[in-house]
Amino acid sequence: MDNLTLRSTAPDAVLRTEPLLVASDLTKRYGAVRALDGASFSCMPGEVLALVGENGAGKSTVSRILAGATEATSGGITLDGEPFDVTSIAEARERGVACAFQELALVPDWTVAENLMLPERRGRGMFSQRKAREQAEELLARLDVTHLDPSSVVGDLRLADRQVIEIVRAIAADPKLLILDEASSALSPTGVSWLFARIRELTVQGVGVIYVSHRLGEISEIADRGTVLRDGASVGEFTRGSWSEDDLVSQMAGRTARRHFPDRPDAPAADAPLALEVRGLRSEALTGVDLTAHRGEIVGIGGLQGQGQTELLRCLFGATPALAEEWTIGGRPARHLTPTRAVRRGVGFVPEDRKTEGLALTLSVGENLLAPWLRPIAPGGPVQLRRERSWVDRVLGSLSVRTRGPNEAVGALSGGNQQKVVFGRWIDRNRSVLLLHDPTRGIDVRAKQELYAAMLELAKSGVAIIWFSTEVEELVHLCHRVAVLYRGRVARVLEGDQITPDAIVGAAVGTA
Ligand SMILES: Nc1ncnc2c1ncn2[C@@H]1O[C@H](COP(=O)(O)OP(=O)(O)OP(=O)(O)O)[C@@H](O)[C@H]1O
Repeated sequence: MDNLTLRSTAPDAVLRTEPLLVASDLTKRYGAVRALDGASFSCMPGEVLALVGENGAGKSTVSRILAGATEATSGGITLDGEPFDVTSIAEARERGVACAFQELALVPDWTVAENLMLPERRGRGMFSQRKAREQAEELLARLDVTHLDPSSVVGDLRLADRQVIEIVRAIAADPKLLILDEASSALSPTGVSWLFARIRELTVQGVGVIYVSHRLGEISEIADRGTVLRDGASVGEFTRGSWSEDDLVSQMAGRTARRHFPDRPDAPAADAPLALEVRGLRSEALTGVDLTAHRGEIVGIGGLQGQGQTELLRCLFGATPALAEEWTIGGRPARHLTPTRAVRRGVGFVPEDRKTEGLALTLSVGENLLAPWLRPIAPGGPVQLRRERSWVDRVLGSLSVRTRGPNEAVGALSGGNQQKVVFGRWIDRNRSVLLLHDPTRGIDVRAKQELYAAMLELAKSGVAIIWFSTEVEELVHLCHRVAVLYRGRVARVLEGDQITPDAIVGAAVGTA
């Protein structure tokens, strides 16, 4: 790479002469796909190096190579000056590299303790549940995770908590180099503060951190330096305080591009009919939610983590059982709601976790887009896919999904592009209500704007959008109303100019 620079820009306190990691001209091919095409970067001990780039730029491929999950096709890596060409995750850990993966590598049926002790378990004789529990308890306390029980089954945890476990597991390996691949994508601001405190503890001990994220605010706060990847190649570098968001976004896109929120959409007509109304909605986590959404209205769900946001969206889609005093969709009672019935009644849903709930990873992009619309029996996927080809192409185009085409397995797409597929299935599908759980999770800065535009377009066409975002700014800029949840009920409803970050946070902690 002509723009490879190995200058050290780490803070003085941790400045050493020798880089911890040097990656030179890495390439990775998957058949005809060039996932990496000349990626070069270095990381000093005690340094936080950000890797940024658009969806599909190659960031996760870099992470997977360094973590030993896959091998580079060509190129060189050294760790502490020694060649680093590991062939397994276990070997990478032995050499001092651990990764919290974007697509979590936890076993859902196992407890927190079992998952945390999993890497220790291999080839080391009998496994003691009691010991694992004790060790997990100790580890969680040491890393200041006070809200998780080691005996909880991981599959029952919220995505944010599963991400915390994935991070804890990587830190527990005591690495020299820690890779955090979109590890914060489901974390709330409190979760991110927790993560940054852990990163700072590690870097003062000389641990190098590679931080992959689309949240540029986080990068500005935590990264000492960064490398920009575009189409698998490193195309630029930046150092703390020396970059602007617009420059970075342009570098990632390879052309002038800006990050900005659209203007808040005009409020729907005063006589717009109710798309959804619920009174006294109760479930395990909800203690009596009242909520309405009119056709064309964008209603945000605010609140701190764990106040019932996830469950509310799931209940409204019939994915989690709930009871209500009154519940209508399009003015008609919503009885015995199941996801299939909800789809039939004009409701669409983007769930929290695309990997476990949203996608069939071995099926094609086209089949995944058409999943809610495929009939269980004949005519079958391929036939319908041919018939719906123009809709599929339109959706892929409007969201700029980076794919080789509708027949590619969705599992071969980068994380952000998979997320776009989950969203895309509801475009132009005659929905009356769309329920979106953090729809921009893992989506790059430019693609977020395409998604915002798609949401506004849907609202303009009369769809009521009810959604939750871990990024408060998104709710501030894109909602007509925000219902802030606190302890399983709506604590406050903010409208129009009342919707500010302070008002949302104030209501979220129960003070406003
Ligand atoms: N197993 C695979 N088979 C085929 N292509 C793949 C595979 N894994 C990744 N790719 C391709 O490699 C490219 C880089 O993907 P990668 O996941 O590294 O991107 P990324 O920068 O992490 O994106 P995101 O921000 O969306 O997570 C993409 O075009 C992707 O489709």
